[in-house]
Amino acid sequence: MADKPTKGLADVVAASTALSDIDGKAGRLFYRGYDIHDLAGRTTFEETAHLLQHGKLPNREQLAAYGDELVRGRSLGNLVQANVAEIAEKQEPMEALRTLVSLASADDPDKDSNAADANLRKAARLTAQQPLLVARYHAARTGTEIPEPDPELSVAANFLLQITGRNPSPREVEIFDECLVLHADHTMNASTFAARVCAATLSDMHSAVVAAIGTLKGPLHGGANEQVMRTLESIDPAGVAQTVRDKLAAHEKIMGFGHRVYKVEDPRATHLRAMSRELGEASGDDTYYRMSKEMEEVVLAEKGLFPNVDFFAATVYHYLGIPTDLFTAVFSVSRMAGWTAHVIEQHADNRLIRPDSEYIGERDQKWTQIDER
Ligand SMILES: CC(=O)SCCNC(=O)CCNC(=O)[C@H](O)C(C)(C)COP(=O)(O)OP(=O)(O)OC[C@H]1O[C@@H](n2cnc3c(N)ncnc32)[C@H](O)[C@@H]1OP(=O)(O)O
Ligand SMILES: O=C([O-])CC(=O)C(=O)O
Repeated sequence: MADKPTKGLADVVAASTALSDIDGKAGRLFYRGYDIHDLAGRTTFEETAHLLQHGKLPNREQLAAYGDELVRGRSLGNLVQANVAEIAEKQEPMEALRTLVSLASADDPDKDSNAADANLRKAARLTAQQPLLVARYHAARTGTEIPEPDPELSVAANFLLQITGRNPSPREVEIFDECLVLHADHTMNASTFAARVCAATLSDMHSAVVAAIGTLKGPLHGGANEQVMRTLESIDPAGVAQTVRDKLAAHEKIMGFGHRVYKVEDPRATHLRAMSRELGEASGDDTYYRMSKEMEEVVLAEKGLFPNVDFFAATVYHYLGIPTDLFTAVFSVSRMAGWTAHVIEQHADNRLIRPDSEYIGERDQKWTQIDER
């Protein structure tokens, strides 16, 4: 007979990884041994994706080669182009991305191979395509043309340009780039676990990423950043504390708070809080930042919970001019670097992931004819 399960697999070690590490009690996060506080604001998203996928921070030559690979990867296949308009009409952003990445696999020259070199090429292509898919989807639903990706611009700069239709300021690009770095990987989070379960059947990288996108979408995971903004938009700025208390009294969850692993401040929230404040002040209306600060104080006092990565990311994206319903899609643009690196790692040392379950149903049932049931 199987043991009792740990609900939600809390504290269960499900895989070995050299990609990221968290100390939840100390509030520390490392990508391949580098402290997130050392990477954030100093390392670009491109360098971070290289670190995760190739195992080391790139030197100038390696970064140039990887950058070229990303630039070459910034194109969408025929199936995506032919279907994006109808998809944009009928599907919400995360549903659409799930579909579009699946369609993109059809045009990937390496789709049938899980070999290490093919996986590295697919990882770069998926990382290059994801921001383009979001922008193409957004353009299709708004009936606008997106500016062609500029090979001279970074992933962050191109994305902001394509989504907002205006040239972002250098500081906005720095801030958004840092957001991408902060969201790139996070040990055995739900979407990464989903990707690894899929990859462990020796399925392909695109299938694993589609599983991950569907998993990130939920409001208990990546979907929380959109819900944070919706909460802020629905609250009277003068009634923040009371609204939070009422929600807690009604046993409602406050989106953007709590974390399975961090029991102290999420180290990424420290950076995102500062960015939200800076952008709020620069915008001339920092109401949402101030409301967020008040929510943070009340939730900590009432429940002892800290904001997670999704909480201040919401207002940062808002101040950068990103539409609220694209927030989780933005998360996927960054986490693509981590998901693909985890698939590479899983395929490199694979065993089928197949845990056990505890049976809690009826036993010794007697079968009867259909007319007798
Ligand atoms: C990128 C990311 O995925 S970060 C997480 C994004 N998700 C969110 O922000 C959604 C809100 N947060 C949550 O739902 C949870 O904190 C999770 C899903 C992140 C972690 O969940 P778990 O580790 O399973 O904790 P669980 O949901 O069991 O909560 C434990 C207790 O804290 C409470 N709690 C946890 N988070 C919250 C919250 N945001 N608001 C109010 N209460 C909360 C629970 O109600 C529960 O209380 P109880 O013991 O009195 O029943
Ligand atoms: O790790 C988790 O459970 C959730 C997650 O993806 C993150 O915090 O970035």
